Amino acid sequence: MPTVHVNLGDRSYDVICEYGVLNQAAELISATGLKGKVAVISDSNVAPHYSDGLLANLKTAGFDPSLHTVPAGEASKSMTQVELLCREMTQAGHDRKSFVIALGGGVIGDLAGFVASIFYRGVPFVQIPTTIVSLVDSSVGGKTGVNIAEGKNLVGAFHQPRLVIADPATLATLEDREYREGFAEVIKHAAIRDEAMLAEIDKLDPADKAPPAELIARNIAIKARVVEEDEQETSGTRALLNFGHTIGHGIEASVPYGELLHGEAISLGTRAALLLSVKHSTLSQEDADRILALFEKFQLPLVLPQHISTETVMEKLLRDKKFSAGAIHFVLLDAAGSAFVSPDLTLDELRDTVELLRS
Ligand SMILES: NC(=O)c1ccc[n+]([C@@H]2O[C@H](COP(=O)([O-])OP(=O)(O)OC[C@H]3O[C@@H](n4cnc5c(N)ncnc54)[C@H](O)[C@@H]3O)[C@@H](O)[C@H]2O)c1
Ligand SMILES: O=C(O)C(=O)C[C@@H](O)[C@H](O)[C@H](O)COP(=O)(O)O
Ligand SMILES: [Zn+2]
Repeated sequence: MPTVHVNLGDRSYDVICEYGVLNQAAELISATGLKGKVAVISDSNVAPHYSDGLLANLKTAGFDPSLHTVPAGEASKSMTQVELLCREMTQAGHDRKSFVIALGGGVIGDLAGFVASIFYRGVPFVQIPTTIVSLVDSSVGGKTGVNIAEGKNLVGAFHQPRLVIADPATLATLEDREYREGFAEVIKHAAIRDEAMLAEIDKLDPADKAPPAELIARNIAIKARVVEEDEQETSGTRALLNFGHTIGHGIEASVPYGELLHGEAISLGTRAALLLSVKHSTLSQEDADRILALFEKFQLPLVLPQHISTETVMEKLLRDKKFSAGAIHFVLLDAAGSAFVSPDLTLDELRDTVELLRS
């Protein structure tokens, strides 16, 4: 089966990426050694499509599953939902021998992964991603967590999944906007590590929700290799996956969670990072334009909505985890396919760049 292996010593796991693989979920999970009681965490959009089939499959294979559904959307990535889920799971009889399955997009993966990291001081979990963002990005790498009013992902834990079952067939039921937003992360991976992949992304049809599994798997592998180099973002390599995210997260947290989808905010943040890369590094205007054209192809926003104030974005982005001891670490491109962390930008330069996003 087409597999991306994530090599992290005793926390290693496989990402199995193939059309239809969801139907073999129970068999694949059994093969990891997981058994018994399992809490399947999903959301109100995803569960109606996929939970019946998954639960039946799990029961047939001898698992004892319970389903826990939260309202769809970014607002559910909250401490309130963490507590509600932990209470529901306890009431359903789960304990430290249980495990968790995250069935959904990045919101569910981050939320359920965080619940798994703390429930009974930590239980294993399996990711079953159902959006582009979660297939290529959030299901891999073990960053789990929730948002608080002060900023994105500010409460969380590193907790690697035991297995990722990545079935691109699930994309068929996504709404158009939710399908397209995910390409912000697909483009990001190519922009930081694989220049040649930009041309392949350009060949995709944004209206056809059946991208080649092989391209998805190669995009996943970009993330896997970065995570292998720097699992907990300590050496700086993993920070490269944050390309477009410093200003992007600032923008996402400046409006009620969910008003802008993650990929939409990252599209705006990437335009800012490209402007800064041309000005402060060696990225050519031609390459910046080539990357921006991909965001346009997927109809992702590149102009900051007027009701979002620059000062609010600045206030939120100051909470970015890449800022330490007052120093700004900002991811730039020096060429298409090559990123680095710059320690040289000032807050005024970031503020001016947010302003440039207004037209
Ligand atoms: N942990 C990480 O490394 C990482 C990486 C990237 C993004 N993220 C996080 O992921 C989140 C965004 O994830 P997302 O873009 O997948 O959003 P999401 O999980 O909210 O999904 C988007 C929408 O699509 C619906 N949906 C999901 N799958 C569906 C399907 N197959 N059919 C029909 N509807 C479906 C959801 O209910 C939701 O309404 C953000 O919170 C972001 O911070 C985390
Ligand atoms: O996995 C990573 O590392 C990333 O940076 C991937 C990002 O796409 C993702 O949005 C992540 O959640 C951001 O992490 P954060 O630590 O900046 O909150
Ligand atoms: Zn992201």
